[in-house]
Amino acid sequence: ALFSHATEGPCNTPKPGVFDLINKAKWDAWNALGSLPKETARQNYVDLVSGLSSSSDSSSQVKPEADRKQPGYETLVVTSEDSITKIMMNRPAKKNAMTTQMYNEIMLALKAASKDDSAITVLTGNGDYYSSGNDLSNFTDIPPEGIEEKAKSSAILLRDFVDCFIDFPKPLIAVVNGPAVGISVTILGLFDTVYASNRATFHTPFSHLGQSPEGCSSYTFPKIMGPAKAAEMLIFGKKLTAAEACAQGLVTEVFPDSTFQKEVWTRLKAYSKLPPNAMRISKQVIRNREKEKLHAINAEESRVLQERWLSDECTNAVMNFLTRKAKL
Ligand SMILES: CCCCCC/C=C/C(=O)SCCNC(=O)CCNC(=O)[C@H](O)C(C)(C)COP(=O)(O)OP(=O)(O)OC[C@H]1O[C@@H](n2cnc3c(N)ncnc32)[C@H](O)[C@@H]1OP(=O)(O)O
Repeated sequence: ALFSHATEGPCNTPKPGVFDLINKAKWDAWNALGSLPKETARQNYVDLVSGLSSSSDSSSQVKPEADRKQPGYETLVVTSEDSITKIMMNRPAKKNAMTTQMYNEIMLALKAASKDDSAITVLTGNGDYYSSGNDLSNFTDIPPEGIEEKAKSSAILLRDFVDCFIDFPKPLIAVVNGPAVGISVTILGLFDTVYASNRATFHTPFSHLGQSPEGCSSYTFPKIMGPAKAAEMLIFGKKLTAAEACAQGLVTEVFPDSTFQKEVWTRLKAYSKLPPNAMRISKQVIRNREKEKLHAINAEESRVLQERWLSDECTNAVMNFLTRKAKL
């Protein structure tokens, strides 16, 4: 309005029709300036635009991530911005290996995100890895009741952890910034979208570790990629490149690592502006009929793993890693 008034003087064009909403709003604003002198309109316009540019230049308006970080997490950085809650695994020196504390904190963060006012939720990793999976030193923390008790409590933790992903009500997106191993791969079948850097790899070396599949992957992987390809991953531990994982349907889209963060977050910010209730309800329609089955599969996989953790095959594999004799 001020620009039109400064250049053309008081409003002098016919009023646009009632359905021409944008031009009508512009016309109303211009007309409201009445017979304001052109020079005053020019000065007001300059003042307004200068004010806009100085406020957008001021970096003090943008809170640094440290200030936006939600308190109470030691193994994660959790932030909420642009209707997106981002849960970032934050043990980069340990390749984001998942400790008992991290499993518990991810469950807490998911429960909070399911109730906050964000539209979508993202899980990602800090540093060069997405996650190297279960922290194998979890197995060294044996309680006085013995190893059976440890296997039992681990199976309960695993089951609760995977249940949180099965039940998560909003769109859940994995931003796989680098290699992913073990449980960080298997739960991807419970996400709605998986974006991967072309540096990411997908590795489920359960037989090498004397273990068996979890995260409902014994059901979701054959469904996603067919039984033959799923067996190569889950039984023989074949490591997939991001391109292979995308071709087999586990990954939604692969991006060059150099532009990964920029491209993915631009896309996610656009998605987060979609009507949140419609997205939640669409997810329910897509996922709900499978929920009961997934809970039963999770319970069964956890029960089988509880036994595996007590096997010599598993004990030897974990000892070999912890004594630096073996790596994947
Ligand atoms: C409640 C329990 C639920 C359990 C659910 C069942 C889950 C199953 C799985 O997730 S199976 C997968 C388990 N993961 C692994 O076997 C990976 C083991 N790690 C490796 O083989 C390698 O570290 C690597 C290939 C991931 C990376 O190799 P490299 O690039 O050479 O780095 P480093 O080995 O030097 O790693 C740096 C630092 O991190 C420690 N670390 C990495 N991953 C793990 C891990 N999974 N558990 C424990 N520690 C890990 C590594 O030891 C190094 O530590 P250091 O600097 O030496 O102190």
